[in-house]
Amino acid sequence: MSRIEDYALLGDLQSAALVSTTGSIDWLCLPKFDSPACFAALVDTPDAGHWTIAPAAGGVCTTRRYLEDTLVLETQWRTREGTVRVTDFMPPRGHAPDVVRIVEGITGTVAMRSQLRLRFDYGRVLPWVRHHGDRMEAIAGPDRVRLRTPAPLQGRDLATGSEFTVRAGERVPFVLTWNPSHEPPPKPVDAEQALTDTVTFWKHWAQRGTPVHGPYRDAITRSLLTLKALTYQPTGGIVAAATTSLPEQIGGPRNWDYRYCWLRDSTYTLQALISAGYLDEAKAWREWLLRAVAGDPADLQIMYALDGTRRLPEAELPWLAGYENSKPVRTGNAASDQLQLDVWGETLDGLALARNAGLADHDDAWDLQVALMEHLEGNWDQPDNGLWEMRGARRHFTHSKVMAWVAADRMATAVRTHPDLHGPADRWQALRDTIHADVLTHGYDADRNTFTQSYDAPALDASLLMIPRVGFLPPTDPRVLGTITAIQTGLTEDGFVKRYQTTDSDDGLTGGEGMFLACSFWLVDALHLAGKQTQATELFERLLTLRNDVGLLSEEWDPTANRQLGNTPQAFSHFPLITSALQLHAGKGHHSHHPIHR
Ligand SMILES: OC[C@H]1O[C@H](O[C@H]2O[C@H](CO)[C@@H](O)[C@H](O)[C@H]2O)[C@H](O)[C@@H](O)[C@@H]1O
Repeated sequence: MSRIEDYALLGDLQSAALVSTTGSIDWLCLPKFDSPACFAALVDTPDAGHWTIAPAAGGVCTTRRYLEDTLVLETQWRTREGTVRVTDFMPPRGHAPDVVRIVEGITGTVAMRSQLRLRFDYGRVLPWVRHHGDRMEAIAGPDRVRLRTPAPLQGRDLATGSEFTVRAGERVPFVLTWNPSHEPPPKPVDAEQALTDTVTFWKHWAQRGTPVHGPYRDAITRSLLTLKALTYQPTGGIVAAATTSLPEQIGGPRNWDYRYCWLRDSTYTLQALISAGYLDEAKAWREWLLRAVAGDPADLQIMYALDGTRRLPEAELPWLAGYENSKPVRTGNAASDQLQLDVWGETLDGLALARNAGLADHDDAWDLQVALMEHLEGNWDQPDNGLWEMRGARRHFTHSKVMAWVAADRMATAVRTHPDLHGPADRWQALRDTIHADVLTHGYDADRNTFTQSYDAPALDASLLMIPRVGFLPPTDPRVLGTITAIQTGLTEDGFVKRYQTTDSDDGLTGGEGMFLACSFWLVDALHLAGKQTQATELFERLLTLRNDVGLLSEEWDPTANRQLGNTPQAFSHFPLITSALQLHAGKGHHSHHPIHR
């Protein structure tokens, strides 16, 4: 079974595929990120659907890389017969989604094998398959998939196989295309033209941002490309990750569906994209937000589907064994119904950042901000589920209150500094001061000199590392420094940071979890802001080593088994990589509502 870090990402800005180091596409949902998977081997066995192209002898590739600043993946095997390369990509979506794989002989003559096993609806539906010459067609229910290739195709063992040889200089294309089964099949793309267009698309996109220099250039660029690939172009929504149910502990039950748009994850993604000069994406996200949250601000959800759909019922898929037997595999996400008060603060912080980056507020955007703030004024003092979406009893999470302070602060400041933005600035400023005092009274433990996870309780929480970044207290305030030390002592393993101790925080779940990579980057930022550059740089550079061979990070890290855990690639890991790197490179920290100036 492949490890999580064995996967590389392909994407067409509407969905994504994961390709292993053995040349197998083990995850693909069509036509959208959150559609049922037609390859679900990732969370089961190959019987749940996959598409492998590799030397007939099989095995792990010798080398693998993305072609420069693109999402075009080159996987190469050196065999006893010669060297062969498979180039995989999904052309940015035209009429229909395609996966293109081009097999290229580099030296010698290599025997190759393709095995395509399509199983619609997350491995459950075996399609009708027909072969006609150079084409295979699979149909079931709403789905039709066609495969075209000059290589010979045969049906065998409820799959489509192809055995062929490739000589040095030869190129053998395979094009897989999905379309709704009730519509006529689309015109197939030309593999070579699609390759040229896809390379051009991604290179142009990478060049569009503010040029990145310095030692972290490649890491930043790869993370930016990954965030872009997690963006659903038709609406501007950004998914948290490309997968569902990759476990936070191998064999454990903490397996969640991340193929939705969290307001929190998206506003952080925005910080990274804006700081890197991608204002169009920020604009598109703001329009997505306005549409998604339109209506009564009391009904604001913490996450939505790609098109803004609100109901995301959580369900288990009992026919799937789970990644390395980590059950259950879930779709939907019950956290969508939770109260997470931090989201108001993150959203208003993100919109303040967009304003400070030069995206003027139009009337609808400002009206939304006022409505959100007014709702928060009446609700900030309620217990909630917190940013970690805890499934235990609601509590007064310190981070949620800090983010309520952020909301009031950004809104009062906006009215005071922009003559065309109107609102009760004095009232919001007074609320800001009330919340500040409340947090210092109930969320700070003077005996231990640390902020705590929730009011008047001892547990620690890594979200408190955000306190200096949002400007709640100066980065060298003794209470901030004390919190950093407490977290380094009580919440780290091998220097990496946990969100919280599952043993002392009632999160309503069984089992444990790994080191949360975003929190580890937040420690980098807190150290850097506090003037501890050497420690910050050392930790950041260790975090870079956790990326896989093609620069990707999942959500968490297991420091004992030295392997990635959780959904992948995870925006929540890639955006803090970018913001930490930009701050280290700039040699100064920044507040979350201002772009990082370089
Ligand atoms: O820890 C239990 C919760 O885990 C998931 O939430 C995490 O992922 C979200 C998306 O990246 C992120 O916004 C949140 O802060 C994380 O805690 C899961 O989505 C929840 O359903 C689950 O309760």
